[in-house]
Amino acid sequence: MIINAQTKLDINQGFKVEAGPGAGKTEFLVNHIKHVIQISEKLNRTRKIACITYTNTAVETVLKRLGKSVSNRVDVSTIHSFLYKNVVKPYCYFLPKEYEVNIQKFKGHNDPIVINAYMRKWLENTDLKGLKNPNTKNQILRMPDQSKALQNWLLSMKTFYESNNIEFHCDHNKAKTTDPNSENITRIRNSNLNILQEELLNYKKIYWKNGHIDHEDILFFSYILIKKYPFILTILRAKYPYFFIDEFQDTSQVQAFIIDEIKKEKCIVGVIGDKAQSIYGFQGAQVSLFENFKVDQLNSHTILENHRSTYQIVTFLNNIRKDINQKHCNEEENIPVSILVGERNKVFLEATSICNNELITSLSRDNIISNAMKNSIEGNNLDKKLLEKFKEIDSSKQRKNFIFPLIQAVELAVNTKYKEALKKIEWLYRENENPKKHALYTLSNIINNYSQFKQGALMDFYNALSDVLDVKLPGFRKGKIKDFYENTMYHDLAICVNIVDDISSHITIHKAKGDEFENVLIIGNKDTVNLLKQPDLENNEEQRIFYVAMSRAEKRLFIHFDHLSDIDEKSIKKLHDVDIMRLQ
Ligand SMILES: Nc1ncnc2c1ncn2[C@@H]1O[C@H](COP(=O)(O)OP(=O)(O)OP(=O)(O)O)[C@@H](O)[C@H]1O
Repeated sequence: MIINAQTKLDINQGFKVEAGPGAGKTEFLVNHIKHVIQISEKLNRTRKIACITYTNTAVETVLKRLGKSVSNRVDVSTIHSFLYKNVVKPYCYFLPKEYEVNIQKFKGHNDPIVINAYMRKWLENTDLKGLKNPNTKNQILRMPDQSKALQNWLLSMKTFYESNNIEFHCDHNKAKTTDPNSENITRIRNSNLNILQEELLNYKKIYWKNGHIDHEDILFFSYILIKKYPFILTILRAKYPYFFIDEFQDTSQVQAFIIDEIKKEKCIVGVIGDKAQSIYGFQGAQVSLFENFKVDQLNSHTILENHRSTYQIVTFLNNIRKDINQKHCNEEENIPVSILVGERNKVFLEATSICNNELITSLSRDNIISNAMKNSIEGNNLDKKLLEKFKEIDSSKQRKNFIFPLIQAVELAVNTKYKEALKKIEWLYRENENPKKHALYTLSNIINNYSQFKQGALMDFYNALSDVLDVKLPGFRKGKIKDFYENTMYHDLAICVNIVDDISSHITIHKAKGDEFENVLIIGNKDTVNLLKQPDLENNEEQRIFYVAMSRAEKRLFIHFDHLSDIDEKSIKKLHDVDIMRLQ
């Protein structure tokens, strides 16, 4: 059935809602929860709705949208926090003795870590005669590169569930390290890793004995406890008559097993997801689990709307995707999607200029690129020099001390960071009687005049300030300071301020999941080119990652390539109506 975020579903039925990006899945979830709270007779002070989201940020978003008045009727949490609170913590006394868990030291769960001393202890105390050159036990213990490669492998550890059996597995591709000086790569052989894999439970026990529990351990222990003590499920169902799970496409096998068990009796389970946005394969997520989640035909729904992006972005996304054809709902001005080819810094500055100095969020495939992006933009000499020149040229300390924070405040405010913006101005008025009131008055007046100075010179900004500030800033005589104010564009200085203040954000695509940004610059690679030429979202996770990235854009979408061959350009143009610009 085709629905939208406002559709009121039968609260006594489980459901599966599938929808593309920006469809309002979170909106639907929040509305459905409110609807259940309003009319359900199954809820009371102790019986609540369980709402499972994928990240802590998503937890906050849902809680915020639900509002304070109803949030005490719902437990919104990640699957790990939910299982910790409801399964592992209350029943840890039932964990089999063989796991050697030190329950007295049990204090929550953390990100996985590798403690070198524990790793060495494990190697030393385990019979690993089968390990062969070049990775014998002694070699790993003695050679720092081998130890590092093993640490990287251990850090990739995940629970692995198959045919009613749960184990820990590590990713063999991660068992390597690169020497930063020589670029030499040290790896541990797969045959040796297979031997080490057999001993992982003993490795884990060292951590458990010392009270170190990570997120994967929570899944492992939950599985063990639920399997051995099914009464835990009965208690869970009694406590949570409704169970709603967002982003179900990124569910792992163990999570799906637990949800399936809960669903078997008297519990209403609803799942929401988008298989084209499944991007956590490396963490064990399997898109097939969403596809195989069975509900009656009548309870299977699709949302076809896209409330986030402009017509042109939605059309662009529709050309990539075969299973759902989204309808755009955002009536904002339409701006073509642009492909910018050239050196990254230049592309970023060009995109910033096209956006009239609005915030651009760059999205990169991995941390190395997003950090490089950050460093190269922040380290861009031209920009920094302009800022330094401003500080050096303006000999009036008072004027300088006002102009710079006020540009910061304006840029923060236009990027909707009002609280931070007000803080900057409050500092300027710290000696006054009511700094907050002064700051609010000043900021709202400057923003009212934004259109007058945003395309003008720094002098226009100065003039706009003179009308609204509670203090009188020094004026100008003829000379280099006045020339600088007249010949420097507000917009150029504001870019530097943004960059120095890190308002501009450069993040990885995985970090951006579930979020949205007005202007997006994708740092593309060959997978991005392939996605644009021959989309295959169903079978290619790398392509899905870039699809997620592109679908974060509300107003403007830019895609950057270092190079783009003429043949690729032709193929892309065949499928998409995009502007392609090559920067010299
Ligand atoms: N019915 C609606 N009317 C107007 N705006 C809406 C509606 N539903 C959602 N929105 C807005 O559209 C944007 C996208 O909504 P939401 O984040 O819920 O989508 P989503 O399906 O969870 O997206 P994604 O899967 O891409 O993260 C948000 O800014 C939200 O406020």
